[in-house]
Amino acid sequence: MCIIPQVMLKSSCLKTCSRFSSNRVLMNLRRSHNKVGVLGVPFDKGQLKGGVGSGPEAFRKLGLIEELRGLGCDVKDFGDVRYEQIEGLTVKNMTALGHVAACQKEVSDSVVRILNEGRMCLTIGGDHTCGIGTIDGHVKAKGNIALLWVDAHADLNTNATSPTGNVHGMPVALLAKELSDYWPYLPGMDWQQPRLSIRNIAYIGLRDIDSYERLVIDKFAITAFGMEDIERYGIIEVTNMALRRIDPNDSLPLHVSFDIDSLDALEAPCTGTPVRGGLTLREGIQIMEESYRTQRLSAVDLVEVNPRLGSPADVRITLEAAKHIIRAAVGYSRRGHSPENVSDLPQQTFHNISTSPHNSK
Ligand SMILES: NC(=[NH2+])NCCC[C@H](N)C(=O)O
Ligand SMILES: [Mn+2]
Ligand SMILES: [Mn+2]
Repeated sequence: MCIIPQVMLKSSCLKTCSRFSSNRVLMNLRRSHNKVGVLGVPFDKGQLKGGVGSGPEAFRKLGLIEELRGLGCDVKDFGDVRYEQIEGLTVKNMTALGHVAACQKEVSDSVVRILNEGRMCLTIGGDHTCGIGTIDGHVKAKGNIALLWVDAHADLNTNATSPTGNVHGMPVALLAKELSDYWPYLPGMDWQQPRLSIRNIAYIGLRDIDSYERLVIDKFAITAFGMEDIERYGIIEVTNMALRRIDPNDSLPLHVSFDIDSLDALEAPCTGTPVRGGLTLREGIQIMEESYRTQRLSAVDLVEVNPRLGSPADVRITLEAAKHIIRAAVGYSRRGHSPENVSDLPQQTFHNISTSPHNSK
């Protein structure tokens, strides 16, 4: 983004007080008026470490909802998903299927409800198993969608290829149409049909991929940008290449499923499967800013924050990092935003500052 031409353009349209130098510029972007529905998914059964289920609570305590309102969003809090485990569901090398099936069905139904109210759906995890429900709901509500999966991991295992049996490493394989033949019958999961085509899915941030996941990425030519691609092209170019690949006509609702472990473990230490050498917070924010810029960002997941891992300082760093990502997802600009209504400003101080129509969005 080049700032200079805008500054020049704006300075000529602003009337300034005498103290202000002639090129003093007030940022003039309008605050976002996004309608957002927030859904908590305190789900931790997709992996083995306790604590990731208290993610939603930690974000609420941090004041996330108030923060989003403060940014000008019309926020409706849909609370945390509840479910009752289905007893007796077992599939080989797939942990806690009775929890996954019951919870993700509720997640999917809630996402449909939120999107049908005309709100962007912000889902706070929970582990990345949540992506099964959020993306299923998104497709059910909107038809075909484009999916950016921002993650250190591909989460593309089936129960046959998974080295762990943990379902948080499987959601993309459950969602992709082309991979449906690689699954056995999954009891309790009849509500979930693989509806997403691989050509509408792209990864950003990969750096810890299991061997069978690599095989599938290559075999199906899945759009996958690893850290080396970000080093080579830069994050803005990578994000836009990904968006062009998954939605060449700029027409599909966009879903960004953001695993906090996509960020470097120094930027977001409190997560169950941290991997060094990852995205900076700035790069994470840029992915969201580019996604928001499409004007089609319709659902965002923020998952895998585990507030019970690490020191209190680590927890704070991780939650704050996630909060910056979320702010970008609802349209917060690091350039700042001018006040809602200039006529409400103290008259003597600001009486002759007018907003310019050139930079409102
Ligand atoms: N959402 C995550 N953090 N996934 C990590 C997955 C790790 C590993 N690939 C597995 O399948 O178990
Ligand atoms: Mn993940
Ligand atoms: Mn991950």
